Amino acid sequence: MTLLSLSSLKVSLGQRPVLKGITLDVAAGEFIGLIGPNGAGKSTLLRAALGLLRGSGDIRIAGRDTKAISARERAHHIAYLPQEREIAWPVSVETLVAFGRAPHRSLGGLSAQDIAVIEQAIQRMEIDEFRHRSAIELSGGEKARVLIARALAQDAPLLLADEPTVGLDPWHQITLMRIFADLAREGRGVIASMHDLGLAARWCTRLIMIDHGMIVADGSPEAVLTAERLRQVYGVTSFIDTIAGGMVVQPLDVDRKAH
Ligand SMILES: Nc1ncnc2c1ncn2[C@@H]1O[C@H](COP(=O)(O)OP(=O)(O)OP(=O)(O)O)[C@@H](O)[C@H]1O
Repeated sequence: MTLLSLSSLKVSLGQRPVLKGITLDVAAGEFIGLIGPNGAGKSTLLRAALGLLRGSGDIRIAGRDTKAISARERAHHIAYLPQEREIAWPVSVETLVAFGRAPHRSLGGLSAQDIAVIEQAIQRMEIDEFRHRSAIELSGGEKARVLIARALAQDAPLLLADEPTVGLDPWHQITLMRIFADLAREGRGVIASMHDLGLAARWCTRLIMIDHGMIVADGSPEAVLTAERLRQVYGVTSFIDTIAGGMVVQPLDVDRKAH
């Protein structure tokens, strides 16, 4: 099933063309790593797909034109983790995660289903031990995990996550990759913008590389992450190998001749 379909999507910010004709389909079961250099247009692509930015082209969510879908209904289809990790309200962690249920709630309190989904998100992100603390006093990585839990509590078929591993220690980075891989295996879709090519190579089922607002590669990690492409697009030399369980990719040095 196609969860999201972008066709010839173009977006300009200010006078600057940022997305220059993006076409892609996201199917249930995919864990897509959206990769590319700083300023390539990754956040813009995620925000445009959510309907937060205007542009030209076609955006379909579960086969329906986004213009015909209300914001509330869209939130039933797509959960979003923004790049900003700022938490403005001094509410408890548990309350903040419960905000993820907002699109599902009518007047009245949390349903048994709401409580079960919130609890699962809290357990999955391992934030149980600070669930009663104020969210604004947490460390950067703890805040990131709480905000991911809020997105998981939305319980949408598609999750768009903008640099979700930033600020997480190796344990929590890998745990998060496992959670996203599990969500995909459960039949959801995940698109995560990422700069850690090693994590992307190892855990994503598909990588989409963008550069200067265009898709320059789309396919399996093995197909996308070649040394030559990393040299051309990022201007780095890399170590690339395949071991049991997947690829190992480690950028080694800048290649000033390539950039
Ligand atoms: N409001 C804006 N007005 C003009 N240009 C903008 C605006 N917001 C972003 N841009 C530009 O759009 C381009 C793409 O930005 P975007 O945040 O989508 O990149 P990105 O791939 O997510 O980058 P990063 O990896 O650094 O987060 C950048 O060149 C950026 O400077």
